[in-house]
Amino acid sequence: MNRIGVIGTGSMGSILLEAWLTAKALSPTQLIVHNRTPAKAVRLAEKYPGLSVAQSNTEVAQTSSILLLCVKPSEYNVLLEQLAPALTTNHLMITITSPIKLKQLETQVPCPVARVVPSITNAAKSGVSLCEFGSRITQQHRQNIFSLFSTISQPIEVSETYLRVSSDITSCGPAFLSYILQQMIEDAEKETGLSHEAATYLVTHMLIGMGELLKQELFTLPTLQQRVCVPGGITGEGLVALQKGVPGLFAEVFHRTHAKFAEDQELVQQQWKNHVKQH
Ligand SMILES: NC(=O)C1=CN([C@@H]2O[C@H](COP(=O)(O)OP(=O)(O)OC[C@H]3O[C@@H](n4cnc5c(N)ncnc54)[C@H](O)[C@@H]3O)[C@@H](O)[C@H]2O)C=CC1
Ligand SMILES: O=C(O)[C@@H]1CCC=N1
Repeated sequence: MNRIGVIGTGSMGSILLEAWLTAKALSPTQLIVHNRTPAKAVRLAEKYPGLSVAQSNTEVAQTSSILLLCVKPSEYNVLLEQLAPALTTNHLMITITSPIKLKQLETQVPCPVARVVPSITNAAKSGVSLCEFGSRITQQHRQNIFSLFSTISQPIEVSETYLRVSSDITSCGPAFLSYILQQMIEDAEKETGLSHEAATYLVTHMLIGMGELLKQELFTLPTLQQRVCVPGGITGEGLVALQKGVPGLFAEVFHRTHAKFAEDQELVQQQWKNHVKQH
């Protein structure tokens, strides 16, 4: 019963699973998966011989001690019902989504629950994962979770209050920044005729180099700006344009993500209430 069961092998479930396998942190035989559309899980098993595909979520719960739930918030209702017959107090349940409150989850299941919000950067065994622990989590569970996620990320504990904004930065951030950089590429093309390929190549390597500077702690974000901005020089002129448009932009981004988060939480609450009424 030492296996890890990954439920939902969509985008994030498969990223996490493949990150552990390619890091050799886990062997395929330590994992069992189930996905609503079986073909996605079968494809993974074909790629990683030894990986088991369960016929149902009940089977996952019967054959693994850690359950990693990688489905969307609106899919929890059905999933928890499928898991119920096989759940025991000995399981450890980890949700990777932010809108499911741990307190709420604890009312639905007998086992300890935790949250680990991953990031697409974990595919490169990089970036952070955000951990939040429920009231039944012991020191041993914490250690197990940290040691599992530290093989593909830097796990950090975050309180419920700051989980959403932290996830906006670490999990949504790669999408936000790639959108901004794509605008840089498109405007370079439009304004100067530089080819899309050339602009993409330059932007990509600028970003990797910048990541290295930060990783090696040669610069911080503010000192990077200072050193690139030669007094009276060209970069400063470019920054003037950014200073007009960018301040406050992320405030709007965060307002929108927080509003959607509240909407998702409300939807889950309604679904769970209706579910109780029907039974
Ligand atoms: N994509 C990302 O970068 C990140 C996603 N997340 C969270 O991960 C969660 C999943 O996101 P994605 O993987 O992008 O979604 P997705 O839609 O690609 O994957 C969800 C998978 O769960 C399966 N599924 C649904 N109900 C099921 C059930 N009852 N039993 C078995 N499988 C079931 C679906 O068939 C699908 O393959 C979301 O809540 C999201 O907030 C968290 C951090 C980053
Ligand atoms: O877009 C989403 O809903 C999720 C949350 C964090 C990353 N992706």
